[in-house]
This record gives sequence, C-alpha cells and structure tokens, in this order.
Amino acid sequence: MKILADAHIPYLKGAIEHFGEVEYLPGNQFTKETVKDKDVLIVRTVTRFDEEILAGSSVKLICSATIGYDHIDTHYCDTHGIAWRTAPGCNAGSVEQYVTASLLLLAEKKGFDLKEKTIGIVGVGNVGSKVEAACKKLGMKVLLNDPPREEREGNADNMFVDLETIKHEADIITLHTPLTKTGKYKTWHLADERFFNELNKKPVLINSCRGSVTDTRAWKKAIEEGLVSGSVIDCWENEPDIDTELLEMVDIATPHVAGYSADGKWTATKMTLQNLCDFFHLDIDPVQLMPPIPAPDDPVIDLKNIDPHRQTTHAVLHTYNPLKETEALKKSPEKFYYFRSHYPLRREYKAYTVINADPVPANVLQQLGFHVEFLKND
Ligand SMILES: NC(=O)c1ccc[n+]([C@@H]2O[C@H](COP(=O)([O-])OP(=O)(O)OC[C@H]3O[C@@H](n4cnc5c(N)ncnc54)[C@H](O)[C@@H]3O)[C@@H](O)[C@H]2O)c1
Ligand SMILES: O=C(O)[C@H](O)[C@H](O)COP(=O)(O)O
Repeated sequence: MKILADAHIPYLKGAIEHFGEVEYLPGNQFTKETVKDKDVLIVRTVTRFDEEILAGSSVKLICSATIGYDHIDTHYCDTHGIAWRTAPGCNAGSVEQYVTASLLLLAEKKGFDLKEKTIGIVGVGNVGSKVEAACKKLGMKVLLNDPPREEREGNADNMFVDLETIKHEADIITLHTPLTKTGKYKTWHLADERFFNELNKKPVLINSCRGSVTDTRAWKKAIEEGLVSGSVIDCWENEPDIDTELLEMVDIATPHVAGYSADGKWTATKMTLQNLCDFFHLDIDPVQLMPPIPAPDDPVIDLKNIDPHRQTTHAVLHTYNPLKETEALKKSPEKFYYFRSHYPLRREYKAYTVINADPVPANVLQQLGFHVEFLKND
C-alpha cells in the first residue's frame, strides 16, 4: 500500500510504516503529482482535498488526523469512491484548555470576576460540551446554543437558547461550530455585521473553531465601534495569510493551535491509525506502535506563595499561556505556518500535580482535571 503522510503529524513516524510504503511531505506541498499514485493520504487541515488534487488519482482513503473536515470536499469523495475518515473529539480537551486559559487571562487583564459573567456557547458538540463543563466549574452562568442538536434532541428543561438570547445576555461568546457553507444551519459568517450590531453587552468574542465562521471585516468594524470588549482568535479567515489589521486589534491571537496539546495530537494519530486498521480490516493495536506521550518539564505546580484568588489562574496558565504565542504572532504574522509546524506541544491538566492549594481552588483544579495533593486539614 502506498501512503502519503503529512510530515507534521506527531507520533506517526515509526508507526505508519507498519501499514505500507510511506512518503512524507509538509501539507502545503501536497500536489496532484505527489498524490496521484497513492492509496492512502494521511492529512491535516492545511491541504484542500477536492477534484483539483484528487482527480485521476488512485487514492482510496483519506484519513485526517483532525476534528474538522471542511478541508475535504466530502461530496466529491463520496461520489468518486474515495473514503474519508476523521478523528472526532481528538483534541477537544486541548481547545477547552485554550478557552479556559483565555478566560482566566482576560478576567485578570480586564479586572472582572468570571463568577459574575454569563458565557454563550455556540455549538455544543465535543468541544462546546467540554467548554460548558469547565465554565460551570469556574462558577460561570452558561447559555447553550445548538439548533441542530435542539432539533434532534428537543429542548428539555430549556437546555438550549436561541442565538438572539446569546446576543442579548452573554458577556462572553465562544464559537464551537463546524464551518458549513450550505444547509439550514450553515455557519459561514455566522458572526457577520448584523450579529455584531445586535450584541447587547459588548461581549468578549472567542473564535477557536474555524476562521470563516466570523466575518473579518465585520469583526474589525465591531472592535472600532466598541461593540465588543475583547477578542480572542485562534482560527482566522484565509490562513496562513491572515488579516494583520485584525491581528493587531485583538487581545489573544494564536496561529490555530488551540488543539495542539500533545494529548490531542497523540489521540489524533491513534484514531487515524485505528481508522486505517478498520478500513483495511487489520488486526493491529495502534497504541502498541506509538511512543507514550512525553511528561511535561515542570509537572508539579506549587501554589504555596500564590494568593488563593490567583491559584486557579496560576495553575491553568502554568500549563498553557496563550499570551506568549500572541506576542510571537503579532511580531511575525508571516510565520503563521511555521509556528504551527514547529509547535512545542503542551500537556493538558492531567499531566500536572498541584500542591499547597487552598481548599476552594484545590477543588476547582481537581474538577478541571489536575491531580491535586490536598493539604492534611482539607
Ligand atoms: N482551533 C483548533 O485547534 C480546533 C481544534 C478542534 C476543533 N476545532 C473546530 O471546532 C469546531 C467544533 O469541534 P467539535 O469537535 O466540537 O465538533 P462537533 O461536531 O462535535 O460539534 C459541533 C457542534 O456544532 C453544532 N452546530 C452546527 N451548526 C450550528 C449552528 N449553525 N449553530 C450552532 N451550533 C451548530 C453541531 O450540532 C454540533 O453539536 C469545529 O469547527 C472544529 O473544526 C478547532
Ligand atoms: O480540526 C482540528 O482538529 C483542529 O483544527 C486541529 O488543531 C487542526 O490541526 P492541523 O491539522 O491544522 O494541524
């Protein structure tokens, strides 16, 4: 079997060789020629897979080591005998860590208490549900919007609200939908000029789903007109050539790395290898082929000399602080693709042990997923 794999998929090399003859290329160097004689493509979101690149090829299976699949022309694949697989939920915990770190940073920077804030979550799937759980643990009021789920599951206990309610009541809005350009619930430019004009509470807006769920021009105008009080962007329109004016205007700006935890990338690779096994009916356990996830350099977080009010923030930012990446991206936006391909993967909370925390933050941190060593009298 001939396989072409993206060279920037961690934990793949050494494992994928068990399945066939493998060639590696950076995702932005996949071409019609390099794809032509391959049976399987192992890919990321940086390459578009449509008629232009796939026509006339021998590709039978595309495995994307990602949650999102808007980079695959699924209609073309479905109608041309090309199977495609993804890794649902693989890095949802990493995106939750990104959103939580951003919320705690902004609360500190802008001087507000998250417990007094209402967050509107638009799109409550694998990522949105984790963000919901984390926000509740931080004591926030949570509003959920997910019309496709509401249609399927009903709205018992008014679990879901409409987008109007979110625009009216939320102090923070975070977007976690797929990017869809057609259909009843299409999300392309969901946050357009009208959306921004209808915001009631000058909320903070967070986009860590897909760039084109927000309209760049409208977001810039909204910032200029003071319709939002803060902006966090991980996913941009037209990546990697992002809008540098918008970049300058936002509080937290990262190069599409919300999902880049080692935990998320490891799981993505494991699910990708499992997808290969399932498709070709191979009795192989991917985990046996993969290295373990490396431990963090600094796995113990000592909160002894940290003010109890800052302990949760301190611990979460110890695991991940998006401000460092914001600074780097603002300085060198042309390195967007480079930053993504040379990312020092971070670990999620479960790789860390917290010691000397006060009882209240200790409980919050434990619920978020940290190992917590409780003090004797707790
Ligand atoms: N920045 C990153 O690194 C990163 C990492 C992981 C996922 N993502 C992106 O985050 C998004 C969410 O991922 P997920 O795993 O939760 O996907 P998911 O499919 O599990 O959940 C998406 C949810 O959005 C809902 N939805 C669809 N259209 C909607 C609409 N118009 N309004 C409100 N809700 C709508 C769906 O019903 C679903 O429940 C995807 O776009 C994915 O590509 C980004
Ligand atoms: O869809 C996803 O899983 C995320 O957006 C993921 O972080 C994309 O990573 P990439 O394939 O671009 O490395």
